[in-house]
Amino acid sequence: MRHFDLCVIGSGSGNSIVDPAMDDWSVALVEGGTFGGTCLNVGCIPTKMYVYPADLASSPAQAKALGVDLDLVDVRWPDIRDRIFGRIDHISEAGREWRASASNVTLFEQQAHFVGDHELRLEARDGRPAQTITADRFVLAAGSRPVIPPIEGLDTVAYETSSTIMRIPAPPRSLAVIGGGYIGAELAHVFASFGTKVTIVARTPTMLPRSDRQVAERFTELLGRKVEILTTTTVERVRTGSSGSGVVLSTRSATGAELEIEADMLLVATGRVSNADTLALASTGVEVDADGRVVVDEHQQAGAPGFFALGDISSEYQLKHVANHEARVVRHNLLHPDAMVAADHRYVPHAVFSDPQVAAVGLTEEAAREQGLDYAVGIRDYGGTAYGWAMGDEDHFVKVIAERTTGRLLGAHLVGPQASSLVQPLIQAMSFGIRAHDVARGQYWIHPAMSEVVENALLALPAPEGSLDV
Ligand SMILES: Cc1cc2nc3c(=O)[nH]c(=O)nc-3n(C[C@H](O)[C@H](O)[C@H](O)COP(=O)(O)OP(=O)(O)OC[C@H]3O[C@@H](n4cnc5c(N)ncnc54)[C@H](O)[C@@H]3O)c2cc1C
Ligand SMILES: NC(=O)c1ccc[n+]([C@@H]2O[C@H](COP(=O)([O-])OP(=O)(O)OC[C@H]3O[C@@H](n4cnc5c(N)ncnc54)[C@H](O)[C@@H]3O)[C@@H](O)[C@H]2O)c1
Repeated sequence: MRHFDLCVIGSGSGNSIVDPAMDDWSVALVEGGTFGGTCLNVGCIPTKMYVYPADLASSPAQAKALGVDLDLVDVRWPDIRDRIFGRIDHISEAGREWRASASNVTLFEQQAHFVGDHELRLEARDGRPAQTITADRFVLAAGSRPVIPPIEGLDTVAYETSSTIMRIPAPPRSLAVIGGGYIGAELAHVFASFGTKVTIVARTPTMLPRSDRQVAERFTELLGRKVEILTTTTVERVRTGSSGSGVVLSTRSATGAELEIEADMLLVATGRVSNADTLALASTGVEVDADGRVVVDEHQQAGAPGFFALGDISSEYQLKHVANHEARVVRHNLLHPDAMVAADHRYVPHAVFSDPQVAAVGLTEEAAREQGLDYAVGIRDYGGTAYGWAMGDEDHFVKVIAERTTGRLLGAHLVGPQASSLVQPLIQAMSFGIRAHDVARGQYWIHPAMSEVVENALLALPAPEGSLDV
């Protein structure tokens, strides 16, 4: 049985654990799927590479209002798809070859599960024999997978998930989406912009239900201009269309109204679940919580000696920047067991790359209220700034929430163009403890840049007593 100093399971964020400082360690890297994991192959990167052309394809409607008449002549899906995967597949393969060529790293391209305390069984695959390896330390970085909800008939129809839909041969004429979360929001924008008739069925009163309510409501209204969105509606049954292809969704709204939705294609986007269950962790002493996630402490240690976990397998956030941060923490703690550092999950931001974009960090107004905080809100429209006038913007806003007495920023919520970038100074301010008034007044804001909407939202908060308006 081969023994290693370190075994990393999962080549997504787990791949970055392997460090030149470990050159004298023997390392096993185990990957049961495509090298590089979710973000690279089926997640953040290909979705955003679709979103950018989708933004371009949507631009004629915006341009028209400004006096510029553009025609969308064609969307060449095969060219878009092949540009994306021509790049990504090459990066995945090059990364795989580079990692496999390291003299101290053995890459096992096999599915794995534990059969003992520090014993990992690698399943036979494509001529690779089954074998068992042991290691002193394990990093569990096996990520998550799409949840397939127990909807009647779903197992009898053809459906796509985010793992498959980006490689289809051609966009469908119509697409039904179950789920009003991040994936539903982003891929609905992509397909609708490319000419597909999209219908989203969301069981919640708005899309993006974990967002600040004002943002979620505005987002639902705006995306609803190009996509049909059925909110507070559940899918009760699914069946194949009468012609033998496509799907029919039987839905019921909160008021009891029943509606059948027919579409050429179905996308299931109802969340992702940790892959911890695939690792049979019972024999290791690693604990798994009620949601199926590996339980970790502040050092990303997973309970049993020598075990660490990072990313979607253990994180409630399921975001790549969180997985990357945790990977850096785990790498440090493996190398410095006597001087471990804690992961910082205080101000985890997120962005949704849809139409419009949404970005946020910190508390929603609802959470601030529930926590009984004495807070103030500053909201400003993009349309109230010079750049907003240039864009003719009437729809989007920035909302900041601060503790009334101290000016400490509690949260920021943006819905509109470039929200994913505009939010960054607010993340920075919260992370470094800079008060709202100081962020606004303590630096120049370029005029007349779009970022002035952030400055204006901060200035809409009450100024702390004694502060100078300069
Ligand atoms: C469509 C989509 C879009 C997204 N967009 C964004 C975004 O814009 N921004 C953002 O921050 N996040 C985004 N995410 C989330 C982000 O992709 C994940 O949070 C991140 O990739 C998780 O990284 P990870 O290293 O934890 O897991 P992964 O990258 O999933 O790596 C886990 C690896 O482990 C392997 N594995 C699993 N089980 C086993 C086993 N038993 N044996 C061997 N190998 C195994 C898997 O094959 C996989 O390669 C998106 C996700 C999706 C699905
Ligand atoms: N831009 C980004 O950062 C980005 C983009 C895509 C995905 N992601 C990550 O991937 C994760 C998964 O994305 P997602 O959109 O699948 O999940 P999600 O959790 O964002 O949304 C899932 C939605 O499906 C709904 N749902 C759950 N079960 C349902 C059922 N049985 N019937 C109808 N609706 C149901 C939920 O109410 C929720 O609104 C996200 O949570 C996020 O962490 C991030």
